[in-house]
Amino acid sequence: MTNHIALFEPLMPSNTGNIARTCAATDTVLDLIYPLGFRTDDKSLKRAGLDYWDNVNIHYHDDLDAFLATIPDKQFLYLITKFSDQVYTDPDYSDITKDHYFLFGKETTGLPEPFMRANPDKALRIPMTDKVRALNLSNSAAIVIFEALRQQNFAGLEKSHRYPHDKLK
Ligand SMILES: C[S@@+](CC[C@H](N)C(=O)[O-])C[C@H]1O[C@@H](n2cnc3c(N)ncnc32)[C@H](O)[C@@H]1O
Repeated sequence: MTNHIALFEPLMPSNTGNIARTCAATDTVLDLIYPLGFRTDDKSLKRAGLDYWDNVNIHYHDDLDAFLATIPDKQFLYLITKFSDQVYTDPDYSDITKDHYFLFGKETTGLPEPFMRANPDKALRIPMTDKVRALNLSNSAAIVIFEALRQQNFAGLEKSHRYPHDKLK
């Protein structure tokens, strides 16, 4: 089983760097769909991802169709968008024999409207008030991937760890 965070045409290096760090922490594959709004040697991207960029399994895709063609079973594709009436905690992500793909939109315009209209059943919203236009992209990715991981009983992750200078043990 692999979880994937897919970013459609991400613009801001700091968001992608933060998400890369989350991917490294959770053994999640990062799918980046071109065009990107930054170069992958961008300093702010590396800074946000700190030293973790090289520990992330990153797949690059020429466009949305090329990314979609890599998904073996579209049942496990989820479009993360505020426009849905379904909530991101509703689906069952617990089948750890399957790959789960969480697709996020670009910071300015989200996911392409025709693509969303063709796939309303796959769309999921993170509940929020109407005081903001949207959540930050990297926060959205962290919220959704940790719900999937929670349902998967954090498979493959350390629920505890011994540190040389432990502040609790
Ligand atoms: C800054 S938002 C883009 C907002 C954009 N105006 C739009 O039409 O979606 C970037 C991405 O974060 C995710 N996102 C932000 N807030 C969300 C929410 N409340 N529910 C689901 N996804 C959200 C979506 O994937 C979105 O495409």
